[in-house]
Amino acid sequence: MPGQTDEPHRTVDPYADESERAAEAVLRPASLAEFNGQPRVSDQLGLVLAAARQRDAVADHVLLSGPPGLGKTTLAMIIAAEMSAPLRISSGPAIQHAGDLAAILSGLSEGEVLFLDEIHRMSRPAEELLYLAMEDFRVDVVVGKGPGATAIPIDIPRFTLVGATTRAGLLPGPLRDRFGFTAQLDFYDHTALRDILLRSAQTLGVDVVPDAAAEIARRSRGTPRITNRLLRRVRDFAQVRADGRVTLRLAQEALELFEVDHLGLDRLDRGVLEAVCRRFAGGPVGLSTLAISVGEEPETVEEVAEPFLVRQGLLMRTPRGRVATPAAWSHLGLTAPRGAPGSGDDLFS
Ligand SMILES: Nc1ncnc2c1ncn2[C@@H]1O[C@H](COP(=O)(O)OP(=O)(O)OP(=O)(O)O)[C@@H](O)[C@H]1O
Ligand SMILES: [Mg+2]
Repeated sequence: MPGQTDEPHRTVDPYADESERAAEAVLRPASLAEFNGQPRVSDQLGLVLAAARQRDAVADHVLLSGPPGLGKTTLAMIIAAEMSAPLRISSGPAIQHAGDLAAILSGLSEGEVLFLDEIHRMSRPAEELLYLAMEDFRVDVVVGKGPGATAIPIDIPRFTLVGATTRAGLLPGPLRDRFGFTAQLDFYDHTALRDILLRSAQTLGVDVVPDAAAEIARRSRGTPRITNRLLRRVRDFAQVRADGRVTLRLAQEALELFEVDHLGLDRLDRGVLEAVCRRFAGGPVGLSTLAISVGEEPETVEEVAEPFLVRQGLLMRTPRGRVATPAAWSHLGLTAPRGAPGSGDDLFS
């Protein structure tokens, strides 16, 4: 998966490595009231949890889905905090055997929140055990092997499962259906990211003027993780090259140094766009040709650079190849040649 390989870490990588996760922990909002953005999810989740609290019941199982860095782990922790419940954390890949999961489930206390990260990566037998546990608060422990094996049902405490996934589409229907509430996280707007940044700056004791906060937010690709990372880089710059105060000018200089442009594109993204426009006259150009011309693997271009370029409306994937949009030409400060895709006298006009 991009970002989880040995490749150099990009400043705009949506994934975090271990050391960054430690830095992130400090910046996690602890309650729904402090959780910025995602108003729909916040409202709905707040209601579900408040209702459970009023009934003195254990909250329904919650599925959190969405791209990396948008707040799934943060929300899982908030759910436990809002329910004043203990939190147990595990993940799909950590659960190899159904027995591993049975041990976790039977060790839970009443009302505990079990957070299963990357739930789409759980093994099939564990998944089946989970169905029963979610629905009937029961696990079947199989004793013996072969034809003589018997399943002994064991009651487990009522608990709230919070599952997180970046790939909701990979979850089997029966598992998805057993969640009482699904929160689909979307990319954040600039205003929410600015507020997140200002809150993080306060936590870290960094003085950021509002204009600078807005500028960093705009370059964060809709992702709070990237906002917080850019803030750390800008803070470094302010500390070493100035008096620590983050002004608009300083934020711009810092982000220029780290090669994050005003739309949040980095060198790789720009390299891809420039190749399509300059070398292939706006396209269409095939993925492998494009990859060779920017000196990257096709997978890197396809999985790391393209999703954001497509989402920004800068690049199109067509059956005949990659095509630059009018926005791409203008973002690069170039004029599309006559007849090129995006020049105004073709399919875009
Ligand atoms: N709504 C928010 N308000 C404030 N900070 C946020 C918000 N959402 C995320 N963050 C911050 O962004 C960082 C990443 O969030 P988090 O770890 O929850 O993402 P994730 O969705 O679990 O990512 P992954 O899929 O990689 O596990 C954390 O530092 C977190 O505090
Ligand atoms: Mg997470």
